[in-house]
Amino acid sequence: MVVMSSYIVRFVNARIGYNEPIIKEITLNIPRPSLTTILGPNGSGKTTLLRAIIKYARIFGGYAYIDGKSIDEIPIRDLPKYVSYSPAEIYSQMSLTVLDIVTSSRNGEGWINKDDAVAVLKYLGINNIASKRFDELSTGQKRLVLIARALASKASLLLLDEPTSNLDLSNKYRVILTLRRIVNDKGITVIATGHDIDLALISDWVIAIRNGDIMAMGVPGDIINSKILSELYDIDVEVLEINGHRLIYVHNEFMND
Ligand SMILES: Nc1ncnc2c1ncn2[C@@H]1O[C@H](COP(=O)(O)OP(=O)(O)OP(=O)(O)O)[C@@H](O)[C@H]1O
Repeated sequence: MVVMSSYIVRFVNARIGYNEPIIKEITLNIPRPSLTTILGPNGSGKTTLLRAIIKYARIFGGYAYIDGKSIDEIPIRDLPKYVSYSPAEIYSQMSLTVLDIVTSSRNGEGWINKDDAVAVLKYLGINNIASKRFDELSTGQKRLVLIARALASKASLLLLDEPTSNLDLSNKYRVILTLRRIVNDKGITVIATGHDIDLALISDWVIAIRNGDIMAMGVPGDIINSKILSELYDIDVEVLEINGHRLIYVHNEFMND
């Protein structure tokens, strides 16, 4: 049964893991459309949470829904109709081009066709690298290609694992602003994991996860503060507000506090 909901993803008392549960009984809602960021220390369960949505991680108990439909009831072959997942890295051992990478993914009807792939590359302003070898691109270019691949699936939910990791400041902002733009333009939901407070600040919804448990969830203004970040990362973080912008400062013994 499909229950229409203003949430694209819901977990209710869900326990998630692989051979055994890693994520405790979590209950969370992800609004649609939204740019949602999942923050948390290494190993806290961010990737596992994304993998539960694509049925790669196992749900041991509780309930999980995409688009109001129980994930249990969605056969794996139908998942591309709902969701596109992009891992943190993809390693292409063959000489695949950017266009090959984008068309090597499935949408709800089959493989992504070349016209759709080219249209998305143009939309993201990277059509000039369509015939370049993927494995010869910079990390920043690779990240944009993975976003293009997800977007070309036409799914209304894109799961991006660590889309801003290992990027310089300018490339990181290019990715962050691209994600913000695609959510605004297309009315889709992007759920991104990572360690990027700047991405969280520009998001609509932030989920802070620690030791497989939800520590806090809400709009960035309620989550990106000294108390929550200090507890989340177990260090003395101060969030300063300057000209309406939040800046992160970590107290330490080598700087004059
Ligand atoms: N395929 C797997 N089988 C069993 N355990 C796994 C598997 N993948 C991850 N884990 C374990 O699940 C826990 C959570 O890992 P996960 O990758 O979800 O964390 P994360 O928050 O995404 O971490 P990071 O920020 O380092 O990427 C870790 O203890 C990890 O060792």
